[in-house]
This record gives sequence, C-alpha cells and structure tokens, in this order.
Amino acid sequence: MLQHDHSITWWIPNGQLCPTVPNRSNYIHWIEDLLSSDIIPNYHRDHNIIKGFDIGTGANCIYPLLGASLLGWSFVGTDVTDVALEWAENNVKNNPQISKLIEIRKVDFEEELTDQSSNNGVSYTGPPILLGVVKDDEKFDFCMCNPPFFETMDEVGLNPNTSCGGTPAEMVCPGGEQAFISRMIQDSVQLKQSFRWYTSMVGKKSSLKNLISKLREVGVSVVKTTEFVQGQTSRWGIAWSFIPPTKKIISSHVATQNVLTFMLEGIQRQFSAFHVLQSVESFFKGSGASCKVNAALFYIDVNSNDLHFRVTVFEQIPGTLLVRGSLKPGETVVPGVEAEL
Ligand SMILES: C[S@@+](CC[C@H](N)C(=O)[O-])C[C@H]1O[C@@H](n2cnc3c(N)ncnc32)[C@H](O)[C@@H]1O
Repeated sequence: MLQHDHSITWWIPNGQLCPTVPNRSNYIHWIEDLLSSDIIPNYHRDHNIIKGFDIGTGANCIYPLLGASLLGWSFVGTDVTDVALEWAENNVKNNPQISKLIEIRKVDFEEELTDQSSNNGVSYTGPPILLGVVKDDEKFDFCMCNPPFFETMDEVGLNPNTSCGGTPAEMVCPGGEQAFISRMIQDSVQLKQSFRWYTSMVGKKSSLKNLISKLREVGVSVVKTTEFVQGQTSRWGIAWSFIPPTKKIISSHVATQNVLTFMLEGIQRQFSAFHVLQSVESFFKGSGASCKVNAALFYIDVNSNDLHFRVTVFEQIPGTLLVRGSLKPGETVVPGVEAEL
C-alpha cells in the first residue's frame, strides 16, 4: 500500500512492528481535521508548513512518511532504540521526494525517569518523552504518538486479530499506555503552548476515562476524543490543548434554526451545577449576548440580536449534568452535550 498508494519506498527488519496503513492514515486525517477546525485559534503560526512531532516513530517511521507524502507536513520523529533510529533514517533517505521534511531525533538520556506520583496506580519509568527532547523555543502544531500499549508481552499476544508483530521495546512499557500518556500529559503541563495540539492513540477504551480525568485536573482548555475503526480493530484518539478555545459569536442566522445544541468545554471535575451555569453565562456574555440567570431553577435566558432562548442545567444521574437549550416561545427542547463531572 505504501508503494502503490503513496509512492513510498519502504522496508523494516524482521520482527519490527508492521504498521497497518489505513489505521495510521485515519489518525493523520483526524489531526488534519483538528488543525483545520476553529476549536482553538490559529495563532503563533509564523510558518506555512505544518510542523508535527512523532513520539516513538519506530523503524517503520510510518507517521512522518504518511504525513509528509499525503499532506506535505514536516516532522521530527523521535525514538530510543538503535534499530528504530537506523531504519527510520533509512526509510527517510530512501524517499528523497520528502526526506527534507523529516528529521529523526534520538532521545538522549543518562537515566530513565521515574515518576514519583502515581496516576491511578500507574507510574511511568522510562526515557524522556517530550520534556528534554523538544528543544528550547521549538514550536509545533501537534504531537502524535502510538505508545507502547501493553504492560507485558503476554498481554500483546491476547488478541490475535490485532497482531502485527512488534518487539518488547515497541509494544511494552511499565504501566502500559496509561503510564506513558500520563507522562505525556505531565510534560505538556510544562510545555503548554509549545504545541497547539497534543495527541495520542489509545489502545484500550478503558484507559480513556482516567486520561480525561487527568487532563481536567491539570487544567487543559480543550479535550477531544475519537474512535478509529478499521477491519476488526478499534483504537481511540485523545487530543488536548492549553490554548483557550475560540469564542464563537452568536450570529442571527442561527435564529432560522429550531434546534440548538451546546458544547461545554473545559468543565472541571469538581464543578457543580451552579458552576456550570456560571460558565454558560460567561460564555454567552463573552459572545456579546445579554443574560438573565435564574440560579434557583438553574436556567439562563439569553438574548442576542433577534435570538432569545433558555439554557437549563439538569442533574441527570449523580455526577452527570446535562445542558439543554430551548427556543422561546417555541416548544422545542433539544439535548445538548453531557458534561461529565
Ligand atoms: C508501538 S511503537 C510505534 C511505532 C510507530 N510509530 C507505529 O505507529 O507503528 C512505539 C515506539 O515508541 C518507542 N519509544 C518507547 N519509549 C519512547 C520514548 N520515551 N521516546 C520516544 N520513543 C519511545 C519504541 O522504541 C517504539 O519504536
């Protein structure tokens, strides 16, 4: 597929992880969607070329090769093993049409890091991931990562449908993906807006919930998730940013619709229904609307141009709030997005 569809000359030594191209392309295209959305503003771009950072590029170097050939993106691809670094370099050199776009960077380190704090019972031990690898003053549009998902090689063999080979160095890390991605989150707290989007692939759906809680705890401004389904394999994507989300101005053309939906971003775990009400109020005020809050009944009447509507915060099941918008004087009540607390 790499040769036929992408004109890429490619090889890996026996035993190294053989990437499934469609699933890797899905991840690249999800990042493309994030970058072209206006979820966060597009500031501090002093370059035309999109710059990505691929954590653990592997011998296969799949993400830089795909991102550069499909979309003309430039990449720094990092890794820790000699075999990965050597073959990633070979794969770049053998594709002179895109080789200028890709730098392969060795993760230099004296000692493995050991996290003092444990994240839901898992803590990372291993080489640096972002901090100490990203150079001072470097800025990237995104980072991406297909982390070692597993804690042991026994776990790797459990699902024969998803087996694509791979050595322990590629597949396993103490604490598995939870520990690896938690360390990425910790690093991102230091590096903040050096990246517009931090992203990672997630191998187990059960990892998502803890990771999302951790992201809320450290105060990211946006979290996005997605599911990648290809053949018999499902994977998930998680993305976060520290850039404040774009404030959208409510325009009068919305008034022609009779359905409104609301997205709540950045709701902290500890937020009560009252806090959510306040966030909704400040969102609409920030968009130039006037608001009348009824804190006893948990609703806000919003007026903007010709648009009048009511937003109500409901407690659904304990720990979960639902925000509904209803147009006045019409009867339409539509579910919005649930904010998990
Ligand atoms: C699952 S493989 C992914 C390879 C390739 N990106 C892919 O999608 O097929 C994980 C890679 O991460 C590398 N790795 C592990 N710890 C790392 C670290 N701290 N920094 C950079 N790479 C690391 C491993 O050597 C391995 O090549």
